[in-house]
Amino acid sequence: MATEADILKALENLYAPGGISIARAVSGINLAGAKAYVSLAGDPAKPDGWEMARANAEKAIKALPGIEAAVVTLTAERAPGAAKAHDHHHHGHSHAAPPPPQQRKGLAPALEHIRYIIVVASGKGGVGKSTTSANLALGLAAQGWKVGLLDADIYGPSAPRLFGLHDKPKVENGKLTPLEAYGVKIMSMGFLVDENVPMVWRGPMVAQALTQMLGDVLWGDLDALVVDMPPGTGDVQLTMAQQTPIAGAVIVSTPQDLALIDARRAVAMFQKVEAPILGIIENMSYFLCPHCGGRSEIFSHGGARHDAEQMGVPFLGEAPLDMKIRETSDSGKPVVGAEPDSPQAAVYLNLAAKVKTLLETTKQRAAPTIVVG
Ligand SMILES: Nc1ncnc2c1ncn2[C@@H]1O[C@H](COP(=O)(O)OP(=O)(O)OP(=O)(O)O)[C@@H](O)[C@H]1O
Repeated sequence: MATEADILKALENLYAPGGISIARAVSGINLAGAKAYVSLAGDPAKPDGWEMARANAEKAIKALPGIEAAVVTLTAERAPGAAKAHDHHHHGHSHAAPPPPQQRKGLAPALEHIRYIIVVASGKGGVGKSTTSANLALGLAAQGWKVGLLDADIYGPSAPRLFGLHDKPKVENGKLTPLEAYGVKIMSMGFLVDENVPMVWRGPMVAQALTQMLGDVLWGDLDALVVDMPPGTGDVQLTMAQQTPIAGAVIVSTPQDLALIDARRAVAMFQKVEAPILGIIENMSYFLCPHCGGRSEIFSHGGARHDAEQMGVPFLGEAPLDMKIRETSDSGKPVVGAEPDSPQAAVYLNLAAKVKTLLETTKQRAAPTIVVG
């Protein structure tokens, strides 16, 4: 069985742009039985050369005894020594063909025992999508559901921060065992790659890595898997939306106009892949004063509700801009888990109850591609 050292050795005599050994550019290795997940710190200014290095590394790792599959991804950090050495002028093709439309059947085994896959998306970053996903997952668990949370936000995985989890997932029969917090099973790209390396992965690779994440994780029986999607509505998100048998999508938006325009794009994206949209949550909707408990409408309030109505999408509710929500999220103890009796937790518990009811009452939507005769 190949070890981390074997992988490094296999990469030693392969060269990346700048003439450095690919082994020196490795920023993370995770061996899951016969599967190897390796990240390389590449120079984003030389995408073609690094794509070639990535593909070569993948081939070399796959050839190792005991390795059945290798996923090598690029992160955007400049590799050590890359600036000094001269370029080898590789002419690689970075235009990898888009991943084939994934058949649900192909993906199903790991996902078969999951009743509902809920994706949480936003049109842009920083709107509180991860905080909402985490508290929604905890809220569903609080109602007796078995819940998993997949942090697919590869650009900035937040599950390690949100749940204070920094262990590497264990491997069982070549599959990754999710970590756990407050009874929720959690898997994150952040558990597999070094947290300090910025992860600007390129489209096709991200899609591939996500497919593996969905397929190679031992979720077990779940009532719901909450997928914290990467922010935005580009190709990666579209691929993800296409590849995941979505029972329902939740769109998170802030009240500002700009975010709402982005939210429209997110709605349009799910409509394009015919995934049912459960509704929009307006985050940081109003300010809850930590001193007096008073409520202030900072932004013109109600934008998301109005826009949701216009788009013909349900409005699920709103969460306040609140100190406790931020502090608990940023200290690894999301409010629904840490302070389930607080009014802040109640907000998410209500949202989760709504999501649960919507899923249960729209059962036929759970498998949107299956045509019922
Ligand atoms: N309702 C809220 N009240 C106060 N702070 C919040 C709220 N929601 C999120 N935050 C804070 O805002 C920041 C961004 O939130 P979060 O990471 O959940 O957003 P995101 O949309 O997932 O961001 P990114 O796209 O960058 O991953 C965090 O510091 C979080 O604690």
